Amino acid sequence: MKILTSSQAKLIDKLTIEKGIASETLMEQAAFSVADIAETFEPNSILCVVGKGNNAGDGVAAGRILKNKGYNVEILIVGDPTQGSPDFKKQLEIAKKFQINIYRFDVDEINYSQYDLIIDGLIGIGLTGEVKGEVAEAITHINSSGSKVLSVDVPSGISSDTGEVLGTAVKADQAVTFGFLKIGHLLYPAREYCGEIKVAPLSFDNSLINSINRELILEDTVKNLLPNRPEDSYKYKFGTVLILAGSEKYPGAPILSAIGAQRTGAGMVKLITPGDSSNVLALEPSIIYRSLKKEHFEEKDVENLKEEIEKSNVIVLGPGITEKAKGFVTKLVDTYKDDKLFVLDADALSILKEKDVKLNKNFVITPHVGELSKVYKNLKNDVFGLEEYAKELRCTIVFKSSTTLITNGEKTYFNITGNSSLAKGGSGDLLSGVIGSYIAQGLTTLQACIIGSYVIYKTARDLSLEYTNYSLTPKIIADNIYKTIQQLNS
Ligand SMILES: NC(=O)C1=CN([C@@H]2O[C@H](COP(=O)(O)OP(=O)(O)OC[C@H]3O[C@@H](n4cnc5c(N)ncnc54)[C@H](OP(=O)(O)O)[C@@H]3O)[C@@H](O)[C@H]2O)[C@@H](O)CC1
Ligand SMILES: Nc1ncnc2c1ncn2[C@@H]1O[C@H](COP(=O)(O)OP(=O)(O)O)[C@@H](O)[C@H]1O
Ligand SMILES: [K+]
Repeated sequence: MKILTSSQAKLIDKLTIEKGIASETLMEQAAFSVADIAETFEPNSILCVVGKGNNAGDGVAAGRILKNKGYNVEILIVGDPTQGSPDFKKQLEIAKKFQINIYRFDVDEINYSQYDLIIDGLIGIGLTGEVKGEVAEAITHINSSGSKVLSVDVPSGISSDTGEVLGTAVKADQAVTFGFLKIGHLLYPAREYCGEIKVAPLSFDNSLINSINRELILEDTVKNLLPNRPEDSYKYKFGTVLILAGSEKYPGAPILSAIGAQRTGAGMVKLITPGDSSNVLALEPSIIYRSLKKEHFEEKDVENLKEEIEKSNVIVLGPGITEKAKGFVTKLVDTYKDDKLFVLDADALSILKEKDVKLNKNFVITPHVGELSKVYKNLKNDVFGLEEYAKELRCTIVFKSSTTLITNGEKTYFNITGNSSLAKGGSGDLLSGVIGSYIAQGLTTLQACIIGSYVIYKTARDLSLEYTNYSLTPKIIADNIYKTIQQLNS
């Protein structure tokens, strides 16, 4: 499922209209979908609260369709309708002929609570700047009405490019958007304001769609990424993952990375750690384990580990290493950056602060929001900034959050499969091992991040039905990864 910016959505609108599909036709289609979904609320009375742009045009047209079907519908206009868009004004003239009561926010007193359903057609993708004045007041009334709310396109007040609330925003039970998702539907806080999101088809011109470089990860995106596993094969065909992780302080993190790599198909998983993570062998004896028996990795260990490093295909570096391993990370990356594939997580990300070290396409970095803020800046709602950063680093970034963004600067994937069961220490450690495993099995770094994140998040989502988001742990997720792989393999 492709994801658009507001300007891409407007361009697709424009191209469609230029090819001869009238804007009225598109608006009628949009309104029909809004009306269809409105009916699922089984309302007796409906209030369409509209502004004066085309989002309002959709809202008025949907109101008229519902009125014509026999529902009790009224319209409230916020703003001066004489200043409205041509399509909105046209819809208003039509609505009048269907004997709908039309109120004005600045003139009429409205009891918002008397309606079962409010259709929010105040502002859609045309939002510019913070919502203030009458529109802000109307939003407050909608939110305190206690009525069900269906937003047209995006909840009014939500930026469709960043998912931020600009001033104030409508809290919807459902949002119906047209043709494609917008970035704003998929990021927090907007995800909480949208409620359930429906995508209704419109007769859009699809000729641009292949050039749209943002996409939502769904099962279909991932299914054909499962690496081939020919019967006539042997372990080295599926790659060697070397996990350089842990410290005396954090012996658990490397265990989760190693198990993640082992349970997703890597041919060989080697874990080398400074501390004592020997419990890994009780959990999974097939992992090759060695302890350096010290507090943390040191720069000289790069030389000591030469043989293991050179025999590996991909190195997962960082989980639990602590900041004290900085010299080791810098030396390792500097020495092998052109010859080995890397997944850099946790404290290995401190490398990003080093001006002299340049990453390249061999690298995946997996920062969470806090880690990226520490080494670069806060990009939580800035997809464009993240894409620029990936281009600058020339690597693939897995930006871990409640919505995880994966980008190499050219293509960006949104992962909304996870849930708050993952908001626990160790989930990221597990993920880094899984990504390493898929790289070892021959996927591109971008592909490995897409399937790796999906496999962990989907397993977590499914399991949390039984375990709850409170009690599910990364280890239980690791033990059940096979269930998601089974689904992908069927
Ligand atoms: N072809 C079609 O007809 C199709 C149309 N579609 C629909 O059109 C929608 C886009 O319509 P659009 O471009 O007219 O913009 P829209 O979202 O109505 O916003 C503009 C209005 O908002 C106002 N406004 C803006 N910022 C504000 C603020 N901060 N605070 C207060 N007010 C603010 C702005 O006021 P102004 O700044 O002009 O005074 C203006 O009145 C799209 O979301 C979808 O629903 C689709 O169904 C596809 C087919
Ligand atoms: N509320 C949430 N919804 C969905 N996914 C989440 C949520 N909170 C955390 N996650 C995911 O869980 C993982 C946590 O990673 P991280 O914080 O690095 O853990 P750790 O370093 O302790 O192993 C990330 O992949 C993140 O995207
Ligand atoms: K809206």
